[in-house]
Amino acid sequence: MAGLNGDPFLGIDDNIEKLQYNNNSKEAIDKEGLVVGIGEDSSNNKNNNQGGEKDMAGNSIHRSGSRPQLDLSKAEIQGNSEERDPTILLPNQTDDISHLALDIGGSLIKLVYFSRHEDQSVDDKRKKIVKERLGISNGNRRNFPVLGGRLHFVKFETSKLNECLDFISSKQLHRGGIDSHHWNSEAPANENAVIKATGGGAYKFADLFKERLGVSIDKEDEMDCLVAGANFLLKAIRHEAFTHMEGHKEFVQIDHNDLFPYLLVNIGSGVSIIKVDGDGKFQRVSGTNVGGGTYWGLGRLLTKCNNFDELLELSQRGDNRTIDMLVGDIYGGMDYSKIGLSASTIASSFGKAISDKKELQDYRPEDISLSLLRMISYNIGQISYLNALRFGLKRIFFGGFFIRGHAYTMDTISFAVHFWSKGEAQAMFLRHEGFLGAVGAFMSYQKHGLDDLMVHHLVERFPMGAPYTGGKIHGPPLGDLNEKISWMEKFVLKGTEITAPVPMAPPGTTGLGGFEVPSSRGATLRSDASALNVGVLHLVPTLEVFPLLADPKMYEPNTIDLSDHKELEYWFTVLSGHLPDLVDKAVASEGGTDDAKRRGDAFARAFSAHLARLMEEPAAYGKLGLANLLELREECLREFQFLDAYRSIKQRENEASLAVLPDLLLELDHMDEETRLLTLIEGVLAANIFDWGSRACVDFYHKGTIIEIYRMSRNKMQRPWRVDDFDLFKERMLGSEGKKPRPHKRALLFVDNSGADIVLGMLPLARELLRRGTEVVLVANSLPALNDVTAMEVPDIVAEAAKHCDILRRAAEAGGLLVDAMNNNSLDGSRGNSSSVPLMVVENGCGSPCIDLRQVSSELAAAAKHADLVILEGMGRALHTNFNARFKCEALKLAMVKNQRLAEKLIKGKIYDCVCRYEPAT
Ligand SMILES: CC(C)(COP(=O)(O)O)[C@@H](O)C(=O)NCCC(=O)O
Ligand SMILES: [Mn+2]
Repeated sequence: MAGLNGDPFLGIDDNIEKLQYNNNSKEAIDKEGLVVGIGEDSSNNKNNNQGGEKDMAGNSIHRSGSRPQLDLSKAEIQGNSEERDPTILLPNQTDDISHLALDIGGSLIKLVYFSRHEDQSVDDKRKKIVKERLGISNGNRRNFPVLGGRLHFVKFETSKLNECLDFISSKQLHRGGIDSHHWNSEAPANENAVIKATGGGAYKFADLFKERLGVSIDKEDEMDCLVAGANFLLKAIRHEAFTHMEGHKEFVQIDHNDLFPYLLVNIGSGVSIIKVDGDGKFQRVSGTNVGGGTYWGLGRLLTKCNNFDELLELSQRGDNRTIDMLVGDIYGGMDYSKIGLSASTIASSFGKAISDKKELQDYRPEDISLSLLRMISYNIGQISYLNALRFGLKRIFFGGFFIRGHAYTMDTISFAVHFWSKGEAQAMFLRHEGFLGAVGAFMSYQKHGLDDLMVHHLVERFPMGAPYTGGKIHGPPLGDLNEKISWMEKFVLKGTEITAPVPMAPPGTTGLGGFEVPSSRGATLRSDASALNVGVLHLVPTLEVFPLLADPKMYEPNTIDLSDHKELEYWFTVLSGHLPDLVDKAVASEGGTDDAKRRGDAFARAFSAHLARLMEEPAAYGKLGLANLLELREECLREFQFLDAYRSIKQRENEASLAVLPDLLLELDHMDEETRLLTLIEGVLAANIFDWGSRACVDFYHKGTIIEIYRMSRNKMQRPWRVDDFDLFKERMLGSEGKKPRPHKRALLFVDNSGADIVLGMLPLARELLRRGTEVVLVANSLPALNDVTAMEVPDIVAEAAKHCDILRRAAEAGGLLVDAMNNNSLDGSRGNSSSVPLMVVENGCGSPCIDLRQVSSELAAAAKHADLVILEGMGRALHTNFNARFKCEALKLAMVKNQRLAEKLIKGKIYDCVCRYEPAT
């Protein structure tokens, strides 16, 4: 069996027919998916997070509960099953226990509500042993009553209060706030139900709430809430604050220790100006009665517009010079240069209307709206600056729903602050601008632990429909898939006005003179446009910052920054190109049923809508990098309940690769140490070609078998690789001039793809480390992403591999991986040898092909504590993210570059070039 002619893999040709990748096998996969779909209990099929699935060996396996999904087990139809939309009872669904807080303003009602997940993580035997080994005790975790839940943000026009009440009632949001001081979600709604609310409407509509919903309103002070909300958002959300100058949006990293003092300007119907000195420490120093209500009220009278957004939309097409009196109008077209005023400066808002012999109907509503908007925005900017000056403050944060993410409004305010402060003060805006008060009211529920949450505990997601409310599109959909799909269908009917909703003022709208006319993008503006900038906040208190990052503050996961429009366009095209194929796979993975097709369609539309939206405004969801786009795609699949689109492909590739593993191990064992190390690294790089996320690779799979592709890939492994630090790594591992270096104590191996990648690449490398006395922790995804292997799948792969290898078996036993197999699979019939160093598996806390090391699982953070070597493998984890990351310990980054453009950009190379980057500890 040993390799001939130096080809260590010649012996594995026998398996070729088992491993065929061609159109027939694709069909087989599809068919297999269909059989799985019909054969499986629907609860298993749909609900991958619960226990009860069977692995390839028929063992019962448990899924990680890090981000639970819908639990359909024991679902039954309530009442008449013939009904068109019968109610389905989900007895095991513990999701969506809700708590609600409101800010009822003069124009808008803002809702913040919380839906809770029970902690469903399965404490199986393996996990327990790993925890023991890693020294994780549950006692270390802080007790968060708000555990694993989500914060949703919704708004209604105050004039549509009834819609808002319907919404609350339909989602039973009032049932959670039983007791204003405690979270008590178990108790049924009762007479004493209370919800927290702020704003004038909390007083005005209290009786209506009691009458319609049976709840009392617990009124919270408006200023307290605004400040508490702003402080929370500024501390807890990474990309909350941004500047907006001349059409350019830039996120500002706020240092938590350097947040105070600042000036908070909340522009609602009126304007409050607050000096904030700390948590709960503030003073309302000024305000103005000329605010959002003024714009809307005057605007409605003057233009006959029906709503605020329509008025704003009009301004997009306006030219205020027809109404405003400019310096040039007074000075015969000349500048008044002596005092620094250009001819185009507004001398008097609406001033031209005095002298013109025109009536209201002679002015275009567009021009009126723009003139009004500029008048009010400049005025607010100026008053804010004067107050900042009064207290020596440099930072002014503007909030309130007057702004609505409207580029031109922000530019105008920024211009005023910049102009009057001569660049000394900075206007900043908040992504959750309208929700400060509501968030603050929410924070006033005691003991929910929210104030203890840190940036790394929050993950923001942008599910379809999240912020939409009112009218026919009534949302946001919670966990109900059907509701989501029908929402999506309505969404599509609405067409492009929804898919690209936010107006973008092109650069130069205000300019230094501040008087250019905004260019019209009216067609893309819709009523609640700005709300799309806000997603759903997932609260995951178990996430931690990866402790081995050399400088977490400087760490930026993304290598590719998509604020470069060319780059964004390229990846937009690539990901759009992948869609049809991905939908096919996803639908097949769910049995190809009509339901799956409908979901597939909804997924494709939803993801395309996100892409279109981000093309329009790349910073809409916060700072955008390639990793965010790739994760968005996975999240979007999960939203439409495609929990593992590549399931059968992964299984097939695992089986095929496991079949040839014994031969590979045998051949490796016949090599000397140095050849073996090189062969192992080559093996990892070569096997990384099995990547279903790369167009080029997928095209390959139709042309050959796994082994042919693997062999081809191996043959390309001619050193030097494009990035080649192998000699350095070898020296660290084997020493030089006869000196044997000490082995690593513990290595974290971030594994990537299923099949050959893990089985023929990373596992043999892990085995080598184990053989040298290094503890090995395989770090795998918590949730599926493309064909990446998950932490839940790895133990079974290891168990299979261990059947043929003593080193792996003993280490896996020591690491608690062979819980089921422990008694049967021993090669020599003996029990596990506890003297072996352990092989362990931990989940990384994410479900993406990339990894953001600012937010990893607590398991991984614990495992990292004693690690002195990190190996990152694959394009997603080692190139798209973390290529530039620096670690406190040694790091090895291994990947094959399977994209031509990335190869050119990153390593000045070409597609299929390899990266082996070794970095000593910093
Ligand atoms: C999604 C991926 C990062 C996965 O690569 P991996 O981490 O598995 O090596 C990669 O396949 C990728 O960047 N694909 C998109 C580009 C393309 O089709 O070439
Ligand atoms: Mn991958």
